[in-house]
Amino acid sequence: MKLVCIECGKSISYDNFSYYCECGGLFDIVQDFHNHDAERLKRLFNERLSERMTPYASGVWRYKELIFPELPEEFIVTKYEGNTGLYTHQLIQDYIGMRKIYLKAQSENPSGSFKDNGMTVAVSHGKSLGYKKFTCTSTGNTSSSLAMYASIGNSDSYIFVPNKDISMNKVLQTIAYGAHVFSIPGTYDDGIEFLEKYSEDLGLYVCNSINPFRIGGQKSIIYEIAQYLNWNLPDWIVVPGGALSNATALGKGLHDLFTLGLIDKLPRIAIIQAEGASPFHQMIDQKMKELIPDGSPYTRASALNIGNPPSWKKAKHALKETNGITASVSDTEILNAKAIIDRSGIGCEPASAATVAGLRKLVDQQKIDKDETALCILTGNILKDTDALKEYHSEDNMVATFKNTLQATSLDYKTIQNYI
Ligand SMILES: Cc1ncc(COP(=O)(O)O)c(C=O)c1O
Ligand SMILES: N[C@@H](CCOP(=O)(O)O)C(=O)O
Repeated sequence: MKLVCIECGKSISYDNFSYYCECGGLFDIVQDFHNHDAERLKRLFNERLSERMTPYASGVWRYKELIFPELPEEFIVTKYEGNTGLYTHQLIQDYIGMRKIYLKAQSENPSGSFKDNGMTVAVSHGKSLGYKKFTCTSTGNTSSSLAMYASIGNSDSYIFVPNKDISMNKVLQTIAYGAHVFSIPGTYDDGIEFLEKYSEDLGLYVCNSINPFRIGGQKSIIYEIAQYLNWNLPDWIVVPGGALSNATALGKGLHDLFTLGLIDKLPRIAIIQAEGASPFHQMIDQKMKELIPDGSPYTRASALNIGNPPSWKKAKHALKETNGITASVSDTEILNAKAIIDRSGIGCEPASAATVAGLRKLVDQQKIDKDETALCILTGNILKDTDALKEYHSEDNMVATFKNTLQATSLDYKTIQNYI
């Protein structure tokens, strides 16, 4: 395994760690898989499904050979992340207008979001380098995840969160896990800029998506989906786009699976952004060469409130390699899709619902055929933003069919029977 700059191609060793090359390009992990045999890997990954209380019980470390083979086991900080549910639901299929849709509930991860798949690897790598202080800037999920792993690994976390437009549930979760939290006047983008400048001098190991080990861990999401589906992936993988770590990771994971012969066809990736924070979609849609950062992003799906996604070049590469597409959706479309996902019993936070909203739009626009198959990555848990639930389910907003909060005037058999 080595780190290679995506701009100038310079390579460095993974233990001589850096996020950016001197030329300003981000580093990417490059691995040599030529000694692997697909059938042997499948057997190994299947055997590990019965592991309990070893690192290989984790839905990330099950694939250690493809993620971080060099890491000595003693450094692994895990909470048996991954192993999340894969669902289908008629309500969602009808809403989108496709016959077969899968939902991968990364919301079931230990800290409630997909970040855990990447964070276990980043924190383990940091520990192997001797770091005891970890940091990130965050709209709340990266921070909850980092705070949890730092505490499990007996380390400290220092976290920078915007002082507005984020979910208090996530900040409280971060604080409760024991992080040192700085509430900052600015957005995620300002926080990243600060950490790019000062983290090294402050002796902090950065766990945001500029860290290629975070991305490396998130590749496991697509490995796990492929394994659960017996190495036959759907036609489309649909993912919400903010900082673009997940789109990048899924693209890399798909590349690995295809190169290794574990799958014989590459699915296409669809990246869905919220209209109010969609610089990547705008770049692709308007066929621009470079991304133009949005200085004041805003969407109610606060996890997507990112105007200058650090990984946009990596995500562009993933999109090209998978012949992918992008779309943007309004907050109303996101919240209505979320209501359907919640009603199906699966549930998610607003950002995740951009996938279902976007897929519906792409099917309406006939950019995706209704007879194709698709999988939406549900990135965060329904309880991550309880204000969003309160706002949506207030009397005025309630979708008629969901009026299920009944005001029983009296608690007796006859009154209740009337409702049932
Ligand atoms: C719940 C949730 N969904 C989606 C995203 C966007 O993912 P990415 O930043 O990898 O594009 C985030 C934050 O990044 C998130 O917290
Ligand atoms: N929504 C994210 C934004 C941070 O992105 P990252 O991938 O750079 O950590 C969050 O949860 O903070």
